Amino acid sequence: MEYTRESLADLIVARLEAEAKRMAEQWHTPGQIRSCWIDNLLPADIVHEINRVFPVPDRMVLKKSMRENKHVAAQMDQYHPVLEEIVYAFQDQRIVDLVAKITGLEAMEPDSELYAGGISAMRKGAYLRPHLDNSHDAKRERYRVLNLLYYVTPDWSKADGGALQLWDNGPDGEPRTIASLCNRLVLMATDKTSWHSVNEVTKDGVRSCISNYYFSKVSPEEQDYFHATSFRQEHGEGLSDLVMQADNALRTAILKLTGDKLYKNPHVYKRDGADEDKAA
Ligand SMILES: O=C(O)CCC(=O)C(=O)O
Ligand SMILES: [Fe+2]
Repeated sequence: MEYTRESLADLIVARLEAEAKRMAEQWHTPGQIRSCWIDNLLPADIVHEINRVFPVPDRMVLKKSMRENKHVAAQMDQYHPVLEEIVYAFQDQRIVDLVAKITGLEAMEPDSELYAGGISAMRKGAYLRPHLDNSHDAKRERYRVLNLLYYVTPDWSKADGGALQLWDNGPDGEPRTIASLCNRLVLMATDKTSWHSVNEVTKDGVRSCISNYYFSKVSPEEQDYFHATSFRQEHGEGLSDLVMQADNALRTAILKLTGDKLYKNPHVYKRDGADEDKAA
């Protein structure tokens, strides 16, 4: 059976419509990083097919430092077509509209160039330290306001690690843990206080995720702001936390001064024959 982005979006729309009210309530829970999730997003046979064709991590790009250890890919024409279809299904205008209704976020636009989205794989030992996502798109015209994270590894449980952690009281506080259960879609706000991480994968398996990001010209906060992706150590522990804070400040300062002239994010979907500068 061939799945297209439209047919996948049809199914997702139906599920979101059925749970929109509950999700909106969950999203607006006071005192928390705004977030909500929905389980059993797609029929089981489809999510299993997505998992079956998911590339092994070695066919993806390894990002490894004290900040993170994970494999990512945005060049979606390198992989099984259903993966490109599911990534772009989440960019269907009907889904953007439903997500806007659930979250109240205004003027959202999906990230068709996959500036930061695509697919990710985390195997045993992989992690993502607490961070704030980069505040803007490459041209610094729009805020990054929302992450849509869809997990597709069967039989994954909280005990396997690789859970999304939301640090409602900042990286010095205690995190709220959302297990990356198979067929779960998490929506989370990205703004200047939405610290999040992925705890270490402890299972001998691969935690696979389909990621999308929405941008908006409208600031999700009262004021305007700008920051590069900023990392911290859990609970602000150790020398590495100080190193990360200095590194965050430096990268934010450089980005503010130079925009994307000095450093261009290589993690984008490059189209055939596209002029990279124009596409960026
Ligand atoms: O994989 C996840 O659950 C979170 C990924 C993340 O933080 C991000 O892509 O910004
Ligand atoms: Fe993130």
